[in-house]
Amino acid sequence: MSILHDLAATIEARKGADPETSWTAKLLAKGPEKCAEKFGEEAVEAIIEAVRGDQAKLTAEAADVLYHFLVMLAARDVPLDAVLDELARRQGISGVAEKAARGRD
Ligand SMILES: N=c1c2ncn([C@@H]3O[C@H](COP(=O)(O)OP(=O)(O)OP(=O)(O)O)[C@@H](O)[C@H]3O)c2ncn1[C@@H]1O[C@H](COP(=O)(O)O)[C@@H](O)[C@H]1O
Repeated sequence: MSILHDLAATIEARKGADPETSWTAKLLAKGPEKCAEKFGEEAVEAIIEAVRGDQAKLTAEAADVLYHFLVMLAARDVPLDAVLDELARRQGISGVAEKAARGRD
């Protein structure tokens, strides 16, 4: 299992855990909208570091993004493997060709 799978399993196990002792449980207890909002905040923080060009800070923010991404998925019961399957389905399909097939520029 990858670290992402391990983390997704930990997050899943936190559903119903004590919000006093688990940040994940605390976040999940606030509902999927809050989880999505938190993901957005972390994404913006990563964007800021990407624009600044600080690699160490971008690395840390990217880890926050991935964690909060997995929490957001868990809050809506979307398995990580469903996302990975979608990526696998797209493998070998050029993004340029895919966009052209949708008729957009
Ligand atoms: N990867 C993470 C992880 N990344 C970030 N965070 C937490 O996410 C929180 C959000 O960061 P912020 O800077 O926004 O924190 P904040 O300023 O206190 O948040 P606000 O209340 O101000 O919105 C922090 O409290 C971080 O500790 C994480 N919390 C947990 N994990 C993983 O999840 C596992 C389970 O954690 P618990 O659910 O806490 O047991 C851990 O073992 C880790 O592997």
